[in-house]
Amino acid sequence: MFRAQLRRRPFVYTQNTIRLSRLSSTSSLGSDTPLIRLRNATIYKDSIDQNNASPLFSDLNFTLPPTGAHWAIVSATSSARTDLLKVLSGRYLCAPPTARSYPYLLHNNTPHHRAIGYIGFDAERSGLGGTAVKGEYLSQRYEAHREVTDWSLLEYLEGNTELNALEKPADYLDTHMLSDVIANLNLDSLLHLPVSNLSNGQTRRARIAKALLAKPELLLLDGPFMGLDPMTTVHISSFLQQMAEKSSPNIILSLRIGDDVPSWITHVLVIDPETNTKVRYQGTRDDVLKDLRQARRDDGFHITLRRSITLAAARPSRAKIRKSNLSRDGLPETHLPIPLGEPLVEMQGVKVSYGLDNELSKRTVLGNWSESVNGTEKKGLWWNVRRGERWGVFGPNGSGKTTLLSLITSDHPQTYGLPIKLFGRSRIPSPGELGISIFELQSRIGHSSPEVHTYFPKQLSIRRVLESAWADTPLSKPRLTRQKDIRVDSFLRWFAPELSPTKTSELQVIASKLRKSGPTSPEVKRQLERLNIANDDLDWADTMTFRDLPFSSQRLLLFLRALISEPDLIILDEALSGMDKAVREKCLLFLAHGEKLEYKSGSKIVNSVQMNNDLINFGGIQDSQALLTISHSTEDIPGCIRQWICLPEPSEGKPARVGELPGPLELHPDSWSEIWNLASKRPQRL
Ligand SMILES: Nc1ncnc2c1ncn2[C@@H]1O[C@H](COP(=O)(O)OP(=O)(O)OP(=O)(O)O)[C@@H](O)[C@H]1O
Repeated sequence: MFRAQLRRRPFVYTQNTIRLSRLSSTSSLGSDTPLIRLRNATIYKDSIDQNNASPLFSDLNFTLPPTGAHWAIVSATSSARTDLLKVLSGRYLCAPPTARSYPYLLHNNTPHHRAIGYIGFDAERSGLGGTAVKGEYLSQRYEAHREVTDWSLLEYLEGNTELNALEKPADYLDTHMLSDVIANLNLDSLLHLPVSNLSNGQTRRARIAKALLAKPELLLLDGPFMGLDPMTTVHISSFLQQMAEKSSPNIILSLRIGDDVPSWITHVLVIDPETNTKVRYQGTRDDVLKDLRQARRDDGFHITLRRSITLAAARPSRAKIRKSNLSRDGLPETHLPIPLGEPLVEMQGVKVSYGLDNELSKRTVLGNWSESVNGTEKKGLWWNVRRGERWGVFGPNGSGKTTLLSLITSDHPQTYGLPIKLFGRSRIPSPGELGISIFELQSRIGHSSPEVHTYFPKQLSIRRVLESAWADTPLSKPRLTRQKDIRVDSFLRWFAPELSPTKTSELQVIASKLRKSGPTSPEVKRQLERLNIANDDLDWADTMTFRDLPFSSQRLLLFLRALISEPDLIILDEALSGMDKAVREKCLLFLAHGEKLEYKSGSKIVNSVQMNNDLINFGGIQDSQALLTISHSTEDIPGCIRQWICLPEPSEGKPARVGELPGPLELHPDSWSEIWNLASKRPQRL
């Protein structure tokens, strides 16, 4: 929707490799010689000066044999997982240096560029949000025009990309393996496409293929299932299992707390959620489960961890372990009715195709079907979004979800020519009716997605990012009022523990006073009212920039930007992916209730200080608004989602399926199978 000018970036393959010459050696080598050995290792990020630098990890002990152990690393924060994988790949400074060694690799004299591959899937790691972003502006992704440097997927896999000067594929490209990997990762039909046109999930599959083709001894996959649809996740997991069981290559996965640990994973390492610098549990799956039982901890982290490590068949149903009738975002088991308003989006026979001028390259990616509309069979997608509706948009990777939303945000050039009405009007004028302008659309839609994240100007201050919700483009001057300033302050204050450098907020100070004086008191109320006038506790938001924030907080800020102006339509396209669990849950609670409710001690939902004192600036999503969400992960889906649409594979020729949820998805887990039509497909177990 906005066109930030960016320096052109080639599609980058982020594989970190280690240099064996720098690794220390061990004397005893045998068939069980470890691939990696860490003994009482302390790791520092960039300075080994033990007096000044605090270690990234301390007391690390880990041994990876050359065969037979398949590890998953689990943590509460994404940065801890990534850092630990990087430690295993030879990055960062180790004290003492001999505490980290790679005996097997040295013994076998593996060429250094193939020893250990690391591939990350969060935007933080790839720099591209896992999305192959093309060119200087967002809508360029959807254009048919192809430049000479828009490498095809096949060229990319073969390493035939001249911009990547250091890549020399010919010496190790194994053509047999190439066709094997292409078939197993279901990439055949995409080989001729420019990598920049691939969808999120397709890009992930391509990057796994690329990493395997480098034939590393060990492949470190950082969040490999993020953004993959349930069927592809199962397929890729079993493919990785085959590779891991042959130790060709050995594979270590990192997973978010709450992700199912695949059944073929034999060993689990859990990073301590409190310090993020130590290992809390490690060993075989059974050993870790035993340790967890002995620890008898009943906090959210431990409950979730036990569930994800327990094999799916032995897991108690969520309904059995649920203690509350409320969802994690504080919504009741059955949705309360919302009065529906006029349609905000009307699609009347939408069909998106590319390469129409060439029969060979012609490709329809959305609406390649006919469906019954009021009893008449009609072509393309017919779909309305009304005020008050909360839609979940689902479908396999590459089925056109992001394309669908880009038609609404008008980032897609074909928006102009297709039968689409946005807020009752077309994009182009017709006799007697003005078209809707891009600026009006901007002001009526709040949008957060990995693509918005990629193109967002990183130099803006934290405050300015939020204020830009009232501007025509992120870089133009926002239209502010006193009320809007107060709204920005209240958002910043609510999320100061996640955004500010001190990780605290003035509200916490006031809340702690409340504990002494009771739920309401004139003194507390006075202090809260003062916050509406003074904002000296928020100076950090003017000095820190978007760039200064870690990935999870950048995502958080863009999520808040999508809500802050209370637009008619909120679009959250994978907006919470890559956020740490606690931040994500706070966001979902905020979306549902604004400043009314908060988590106490990380899990219990209670009334907030503002609620008790009747001083709410933002009360969550309103009945007059509509919401569209895309996510493949049930944890990221807001409890308020009521309607769903599931797009088919473009080649299926079947229409999109739609349905309603009786209540929050978390409290109705069977609805997930219904959305994905899993009953009619093979059992979905990781
Ligand atoms: N310019 C283009 N030319 C040809 N095909 C394109 C172009 N842009 C996108 N596509 C194709 O359109 C299809 C839909 O992509 P889209 O990103 O909308 O999928 P998605 O459902 O959001 O997938 P994911 O879940 O992986 O994010 C993909 O197969 C993609 O390769």
